[in-house]
Amino acid sequence: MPEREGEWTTDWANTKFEAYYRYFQKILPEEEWDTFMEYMRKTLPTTFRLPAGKLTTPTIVDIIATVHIPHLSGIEFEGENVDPPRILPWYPRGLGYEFSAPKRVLRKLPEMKEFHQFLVYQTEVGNVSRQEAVSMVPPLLLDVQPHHVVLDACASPGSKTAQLVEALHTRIDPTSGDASFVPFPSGIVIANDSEYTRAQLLVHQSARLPTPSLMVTNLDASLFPTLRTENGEPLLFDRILCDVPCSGDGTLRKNVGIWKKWNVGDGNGLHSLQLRILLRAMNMLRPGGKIVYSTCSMNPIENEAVLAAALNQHPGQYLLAPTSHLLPGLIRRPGLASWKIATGVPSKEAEVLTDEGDLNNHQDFDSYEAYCQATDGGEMKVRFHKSMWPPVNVSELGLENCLRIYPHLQNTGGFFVALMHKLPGSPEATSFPDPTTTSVDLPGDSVPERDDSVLKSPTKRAASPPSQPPLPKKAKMSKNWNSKGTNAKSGMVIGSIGTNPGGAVFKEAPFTFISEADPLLQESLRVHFLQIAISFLKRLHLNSSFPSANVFVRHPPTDFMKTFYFCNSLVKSVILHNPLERIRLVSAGVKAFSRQDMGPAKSLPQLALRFTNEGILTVVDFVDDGVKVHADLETLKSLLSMQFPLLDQLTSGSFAESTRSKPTGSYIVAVKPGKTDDGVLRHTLILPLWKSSTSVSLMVDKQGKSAISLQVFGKDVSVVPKTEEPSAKNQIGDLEDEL
Ligand SMILES: C[S@@+](CC[C@H](N)C(=O)[O-])C[C@H]1O[C@@H](n2cnc3c(N)ncnc32)[C@H](O)[C@@H]1O
Repeated sequence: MPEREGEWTTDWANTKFEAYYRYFQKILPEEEWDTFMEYMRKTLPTTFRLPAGKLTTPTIVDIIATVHIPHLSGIEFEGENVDPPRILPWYPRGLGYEFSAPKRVLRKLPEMKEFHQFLVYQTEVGNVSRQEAVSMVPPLLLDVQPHHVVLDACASPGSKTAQLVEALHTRIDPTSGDASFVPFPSGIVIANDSEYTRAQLLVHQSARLPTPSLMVTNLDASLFPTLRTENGEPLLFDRILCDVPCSGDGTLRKNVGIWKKWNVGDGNGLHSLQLRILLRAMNMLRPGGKIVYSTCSMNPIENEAVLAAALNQHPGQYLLAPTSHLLPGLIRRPGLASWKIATGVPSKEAEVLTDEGDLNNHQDFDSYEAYCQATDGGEMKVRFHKSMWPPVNVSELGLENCLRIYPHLQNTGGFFVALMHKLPGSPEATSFPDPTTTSVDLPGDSVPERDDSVLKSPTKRAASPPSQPPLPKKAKMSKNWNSKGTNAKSGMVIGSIGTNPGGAVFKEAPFTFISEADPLLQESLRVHFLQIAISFLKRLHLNSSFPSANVFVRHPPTDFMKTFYFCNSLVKSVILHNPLERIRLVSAGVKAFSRQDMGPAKSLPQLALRFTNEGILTVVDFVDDGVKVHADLETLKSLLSMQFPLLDQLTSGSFAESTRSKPTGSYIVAVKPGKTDDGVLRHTLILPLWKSSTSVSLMVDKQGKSAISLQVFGKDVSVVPKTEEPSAKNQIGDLEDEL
């Protein structure tokens, strides 16, 4: 693959691509084509965004505006001006940025290095998210609010999931428009991906967005089961994002390898799956709800054709919402009102086709019926769907409301986005079959082109039960559990090991709630360990409003319990009312508490729980005042720069005095905004602290400490344990690679 940076090479060309989009589909006015292609071959700027509701955001905005932008302004590299980061004009609240300094500048300019180090650490702790500009658009159009039930149907690697989760944690004041942080939203985001390893990636990413409202599932979105809650009620979604798998030619500026591989068949082959994912989403949406359908492809067969077919499946129930008033400043083009199908059938004049680039010699069938007639009995017939052709009512569907974003419009990647509203009064999801128990037919027609197990003919699917994706052999399971789902130590059978309808074994550790009301407490072993867990929780001094029944462990309670998770009530309800092997739940909630060993022996009385940095904002409002201590900026600096400072070393302010008399255990330290000679803190910091008899320690990892240091003191004052140093360096290397 050619280096992304530098002169364009002949590898960054594809005659089929140009012929298809320029002459066959005519996606752009002819006079724009050369500029479009010029941008397709340019290096993509780096873009990043900040979460609207997060407490750190005003601080980060301020530091970028007052430190980094002035620092990076007016500098030259090899005789050329280097542009400082600039605000994306269309991103709400000015929280999106782009900068386009090439890699070699980044490596050599010290000012750039500093800025990157700042970004790397803030990214690591979730204060900043690097994401392609156009990829930020779909979640913004969904307008997620804290009480919404949200499905991200094809979620991995999770950049849009992060936006959805952030929106769930953000309240916008309707009068002032101010954004504030919601620590414990009542809504949920279900992030789903059909590939097991990619679902695991979502779990990994979720550490950056700790939330009690997230569930990660590993399902084929086109067969997503109807989820149940209390009393067997189906869970209806308020918002669904279908960022479907696609041919990806909108990402050619980044994924230059696609130049060589691109061909017409890619988009045609994905159309059927894309349509089935969208249709399933439409059936799970609450009337009045919204779906965003998006792809990073410019191909109308993957975009307008999918939407047209889906809308015609539900006449009068959905509309493509006008979006021109949304995200002002974002330059976009309307959806296409017509498109053609490259069937690969040669015209009479051409007789044979030698190159897909020669699309003018394809016979142009203006309907599926005409195509079938001409190819009657031929092999080709099975490769295309009626749903690929523009329907007769194409002009009535509002396709002009779709957004087409092309690279040359504002120096981005290419993207397609459509916002669908389900009209109030439309039938509810309960009126539609659950695809995991009933076969669901596609509109029309015949067998799709790709040899893919999820793409089966309607008749075939009716005959065989729908299947979910297989798991890799090494699916995660606690080592105490054997393949029959029985705990080798306790002999208990757990519920979340099972076989899905397609035959793939789903092996995930179960979710066991630490609740005195749990009927499973009848089992004596559980009683013992659950009671220990409950007594651990009591020692944390959580007040009576804390929903302790929502704390769970990822295995039956034993003396090996290490991590305690916490979720909101809706997540809990979904976990309790759906067989886990059916919903293929990989992860849920936030790691709220961790075990802290207080003595050398593994004896239970020596164990305690501590607050985790990930979960602290979720639980802080439920904690008694006795567990909270206050520190000033000097003390914060000492806590960051020493690993286990003795209380006697922390002489600034009243921190040591107020902490000394407290028993050994887990505390929460609040650092109020303030200013010293070398630091300024613009917002209150809430951090977990462990206190032993004579010393204290911030329970924050190296990345977290570095991120706080750079925010408050402008430099990294944190201790660097030898083993961790390379990891921070590697991350800077990773960022350089991305640029
Ligand atoms: C375009 S990517 C999604 C990108 C993601 N939304 C983001 O912004 O980071 C499409 C994803 O869909 C997943 N996928 C493919 N087929 C699927 C299916 N039938 N059901 C659910 N996910 C699927 C792929 O594994 C891939 O991760």
